[in-house]
Amino acid sequence: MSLRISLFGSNGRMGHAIINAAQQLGHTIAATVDLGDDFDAGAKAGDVIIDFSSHKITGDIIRLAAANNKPLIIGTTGHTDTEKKALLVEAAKIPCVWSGNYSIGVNLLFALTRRATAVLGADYDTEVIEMHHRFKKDAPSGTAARLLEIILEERKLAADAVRHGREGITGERTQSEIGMHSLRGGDVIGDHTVMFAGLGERIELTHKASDRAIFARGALRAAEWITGQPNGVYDMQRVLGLTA
Ligand SMILES: NC(=O)C1=CN([C@@H]2O[C@H](COP(=O)(O)OP(=O)(O)OC[C@H]3O[C@@H](n4cnc5c(N)ncnc54)[C@H](OP(=O)(O)O)[C@@H]3O)[C@@H](O)[C@H]2O)C=CC1
Ligand SMILES: O=C(O)C1=N[C@H](C(=O)O)C[C@H](O)C1
Repeated sequence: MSLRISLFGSNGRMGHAIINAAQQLGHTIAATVDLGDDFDAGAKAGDVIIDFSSHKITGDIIRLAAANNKPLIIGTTGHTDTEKKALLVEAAKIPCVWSGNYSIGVNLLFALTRRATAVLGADYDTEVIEMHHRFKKDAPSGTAARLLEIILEERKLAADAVRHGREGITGERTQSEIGMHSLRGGDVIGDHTVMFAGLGERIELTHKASDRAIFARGALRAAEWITGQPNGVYDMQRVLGLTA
């Protein structure tokens, strides 16, 4: 299948990766849209919209996709929980794939994290650690945010169980907290670890990205998959057939 793509965020690191991957896979970039460009004309140009730009314009892009009857692939991260909740309501009115990470490896990590959390439970202290390049604007990463959601769901904990870093006289660790640690530096493309520390053993699930092409190829696979799907917001695990 050959797609005509409207690409929001084309000048960025991911924008370049999508342009390269699209060329290799025989897709066409019908429009590139960045700061100062005509969003409406850009959204109209392609069969599908792919967004790797800024959390500030996700709402505008969803509205344009709806107005122009285009399916939408959202890769942008950095929304607050409240923002995302409202955006999901709007995105559900069109065919949309939304994932904080389009790599196959990380989507397997999501599944493994769910299983490990269910098996190990509260006896294993669970901490999420991520590292990204110095240019990344949001923390924790969208991938880490999804890992936390999965852990909270499995452990039946509320969002306030997440403990972002530690400092001072923190007291002993409680069983009901989930640690979250974001490292930034250099050109690291994206590392994520979920650590389960018990008494006498420790299990670490780690994914390390070494090429942004993994995200780009995944987003293009999602763009091929979404064509013809009913309205609704789907995740990458659904695209990959890991969930029904
Ligand atoms: N889901 C996934 O698998 C992945 C998600 N990401 C996410 O994708 C997003 C982009 O990452 P990355 O490419 O590294 O970022 P960059 O900063 O390199 O690129 C951002 C792009 O978005 C454009 N942009 C920024 N603000 C606006 C705006 N207000 N209106 C229009 N265009 C805008 C920039 O245009 P200009 O150059 O003109 O400023 C630039 O082209 C981030 O949220 C990141 O977390 C990244 C990797 C994988
Ligand atoms: O900004 C990035 O670079 C990345 N962002 C995504 C995230 O926030 O999880 C995915 C990937 O880790 C790279």
